[in-house]
Amino acid sequence: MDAFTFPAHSFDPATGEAALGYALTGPDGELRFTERITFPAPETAPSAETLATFGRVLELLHLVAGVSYYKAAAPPRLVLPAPLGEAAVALVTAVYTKGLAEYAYRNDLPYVLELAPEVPPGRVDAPSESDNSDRRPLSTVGGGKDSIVSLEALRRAGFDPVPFSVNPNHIIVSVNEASGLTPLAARRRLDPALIELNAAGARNGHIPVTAINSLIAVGTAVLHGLGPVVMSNERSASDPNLLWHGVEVNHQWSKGVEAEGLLRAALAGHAGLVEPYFSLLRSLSELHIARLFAQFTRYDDVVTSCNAAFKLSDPSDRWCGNCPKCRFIFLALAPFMPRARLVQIFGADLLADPAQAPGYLELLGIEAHKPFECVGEVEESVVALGLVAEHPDWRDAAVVRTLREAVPAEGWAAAAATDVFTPAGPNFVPPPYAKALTAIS
Ligand SMILES: CC(=O)N[C@H]1[C@@H](OP(=O)(O)OP(=O)(O)OC[C@H]2O[C@@H](n3ccc(=O)[nH]c3=O)[C@H](O)[C@@H]2O)O[C@H](CO)[C@@H](O)[C@@H]1O[C@H](C)C(=O)N[C@@H](C)C(=O)N[C@@H](CCC(=O)O)C(=O)O
Ligand SMILES: Nc1ncnc2c1ncn2[C@@H]1O[C@H](COP(=O)(O)OP(=O)(O)OP(=O)(O)O)[C@@H](O)[C@H]1O
Repeated sequence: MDAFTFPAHSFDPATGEAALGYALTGPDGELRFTERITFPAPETAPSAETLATFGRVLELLHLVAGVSYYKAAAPPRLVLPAPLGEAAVALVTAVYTKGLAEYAYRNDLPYVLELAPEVPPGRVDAPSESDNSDRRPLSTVGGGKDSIVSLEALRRAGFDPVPFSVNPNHIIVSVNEASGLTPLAARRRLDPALIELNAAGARNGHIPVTAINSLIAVGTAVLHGLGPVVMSNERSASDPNLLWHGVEVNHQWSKGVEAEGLLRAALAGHAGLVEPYFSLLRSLSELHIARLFAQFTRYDDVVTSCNAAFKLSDPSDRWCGNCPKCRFIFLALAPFMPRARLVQIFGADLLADPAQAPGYLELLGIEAHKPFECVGEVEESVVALGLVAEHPDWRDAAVVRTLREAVPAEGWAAAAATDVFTPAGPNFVPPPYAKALTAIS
């Protein structure tokens, strides 16, 4: 295949269904795909103005959601369907290069890091401005601790958030039930042909899924006349896993602050949205969020952060108990809750199981690079280890004893020099929302 194109997209306001068309083309023919997204129907039919703004968001979503199909062949040409403004081109370029950097690294396709979209010449009409920043926020729910912290912070600060998820599974449904809030949901269906191609051995790998979920959330907020989309992406999501060909490879790129800035700029420039999207937890470390989460007990029976529970086929019921994310979150929560509570949440005691020690050595930066997973920084793991090593519930746990000996003096020193509980770094939290974090601190 030598080119990836975007033949067409459409939206039916009567059903809420958007159809996003893609094609991989080459000398031997063409492979066509259609992804379908069903947006939740608003109670009253949207105005023509709202539909026009929504249409602009959908144009961005069409371009961004193409990564799933592009990656099946990774052709050298990315051919956009229509002229596009600077901010939107910057977003699309970054999504297909930085967002696919882990995929490029694992498949050894360095040219993907330099992909430049071909943009047809022409002017794009300026969008009309739309400012819904004072309306109820749409707060995304992924089933894990971070979005629960945001939901509770918003609620405590009086923002009356609307929970929102794409393809909510039983975990997300249970988290929403535990919150007592009435959620909205969108359905996203990948083209089954992609799964068939995967089974036939097509190229595969990680994609920047948060960028896709974010645009579906923004489209939903626009259709429903709601305010900003509130994400729960933390500070450490911006940190790369490794450098390759001089480029940062970050598994969590589309959760990072650079992606957040690009998305906001593209939504302003292309769709005229004034305050569309921000991450409430951006300045916090994972460990800090874990400490905040520990104060809420009503989600204990349902909260699940493990990615294995969110696979489309054959998902685990809750925590798999044997992946980097499970290990990291167990360690991050351990200093802040009684051992019995944490073991009940996970259904296992990871720090009592010597088989978990090698995985923890990776998280502590002692072996290999930071895993390609949604885990905190090495310093956060070392700080958490230091805290549990002093904690009467945990200090004698087998894995804690092993790890305490394994961390070198420089590791402890580096962790001591990092204040993981002081908010830091750039963020886009609008001033009225700043009080939401102080409300739960
Ligand atoms: C749940 C998971 O981790 N999935 C990744 C896994 O996919 P797998 O084959 O094991 O199962 P499925 O998720 O059921 O996917 C089946 C195939 O479908 C394709 N696909 C899926 C979703 C999508 O949005 N686009 C797709 O093309 C893909 O070909 C799947 O094979 O391995 C895949 C290959 O490495 C990953 O692409 C799957 O990742 C999902 C897109 C996913 O939702 N992952 C999130 C849990 C995730 O990685 N989140 C990151 C945030 C990253 C970001 O920048 O947004 C995180 O939590 O750190
Ligand atoms: N299915 C989904 N629909 C909409 N938003 C989602 C979905 N899954 C995750 N998100 C959002 O994407 C962001 C990153 O997800 P992530 O999995 O890191 O967060 P989480 O589930 O809240 O917490 P944890 O880090 O503990 O898993 C969060 O803002 C989350 O709400």
